[in-house]
Amino acid sequence: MAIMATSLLCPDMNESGVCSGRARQAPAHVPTVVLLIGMAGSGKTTVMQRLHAHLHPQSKRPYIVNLDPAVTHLPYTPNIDIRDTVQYPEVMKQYQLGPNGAILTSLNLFTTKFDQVLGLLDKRKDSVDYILIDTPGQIEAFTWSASGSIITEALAASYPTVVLFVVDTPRTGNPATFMSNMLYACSILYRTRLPFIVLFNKADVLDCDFAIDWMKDYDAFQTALHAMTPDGHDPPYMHSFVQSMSLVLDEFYSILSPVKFSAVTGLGSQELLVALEKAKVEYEQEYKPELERMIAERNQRVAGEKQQQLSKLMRDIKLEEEKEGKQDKGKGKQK
Ligand SMILES: Nc1nc2c(ncn2[C@@H]2O[C@H](COP(=O)(O)OP(=O)(O)OP(=O)(O)O)[C@@H](O)[C@H]2O)c(=O)[nH]1
Repeated sequence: MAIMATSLLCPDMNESGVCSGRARQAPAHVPTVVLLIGMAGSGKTTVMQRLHAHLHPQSKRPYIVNLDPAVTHLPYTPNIDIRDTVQYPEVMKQYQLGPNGAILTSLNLFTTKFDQVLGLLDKRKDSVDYILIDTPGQIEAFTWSASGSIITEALAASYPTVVLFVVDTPRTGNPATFMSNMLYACSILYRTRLPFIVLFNKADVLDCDFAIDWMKDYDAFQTALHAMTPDGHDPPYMHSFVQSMSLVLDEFYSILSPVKFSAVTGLGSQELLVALEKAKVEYEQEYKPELERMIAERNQRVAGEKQQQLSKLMRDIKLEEEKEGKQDKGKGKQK
């Protein structure tokens, strides 16, 4: 009976109950990539510092990548830093760009070398548990740029990847601001389709229970919204617009994991690690199979296109040969 029970875990078990082959090997160690995304000043860098400090005593090893070329001071030492490769002030000068354009161009330049970053991560993947990626404060430079997509997709194709969307809780107390923040989160989720955690940061300044309540209870949000904009004070289209938006977002909230956090006090650090583990499982069960299906579909399409091109080439060669044969016959008759 004991052997029967274990054989479920070990499909390669022999008659003497000895487990052989691939099932005996421990599952490969794979670090989780955490992409920290959030509005300027939401606390990404401080969250990174807190996570770093929280992981070390638990013997969980982080590996930090800084993708913000414009940051002047970091309270930690990143393992990979975009600033070592691209000089942001030089990019501004050389390409005559403003601050945002220079961030985008720096990111584009860095992306051309991202295969080297992947190479470094590959070398370190067995000895780290989390790969933490800090992104530029100008959120759109990462979330709406081609380089941001390339970096995200390259990471998500190799590692379980999670988006950690950092929200400045004290600045989201107004229902309209809250909804704008959530719409932004929704657009990032739509683009990346990755497991998504909403981190309500700065909970030491303002408790985020109200926001979690708005996410869980449609009526609570409507009441807050109504209290802020009593009927008759808004243009007529506004009420129905906000109503439809809240309905759309209501569906979206069900797939989000909110975490109450303070990068300053450390509140919610353990809850964040639990949420990250859950997101990793979600990646393995939902994102990865979908990714593999897409890759298989693309390979099939490419193979089909190659076959079509080959058939066309063979047809052309045959036609050419037939044409040459006819010309030879014609010449023979003339003689
Ligand atoms: N009270 C409080 N302040 C915080 C917390 N997290 C960050 N801050 C403060 O918020 C400010 C911005 O924090 P940063 O970590 O620089 O924010 P960021 O998102 O990296 O900023 P950018 O790089 O400009 O996008 C700093 O003054 C931090 O000290 C928090 O949990 N509580």
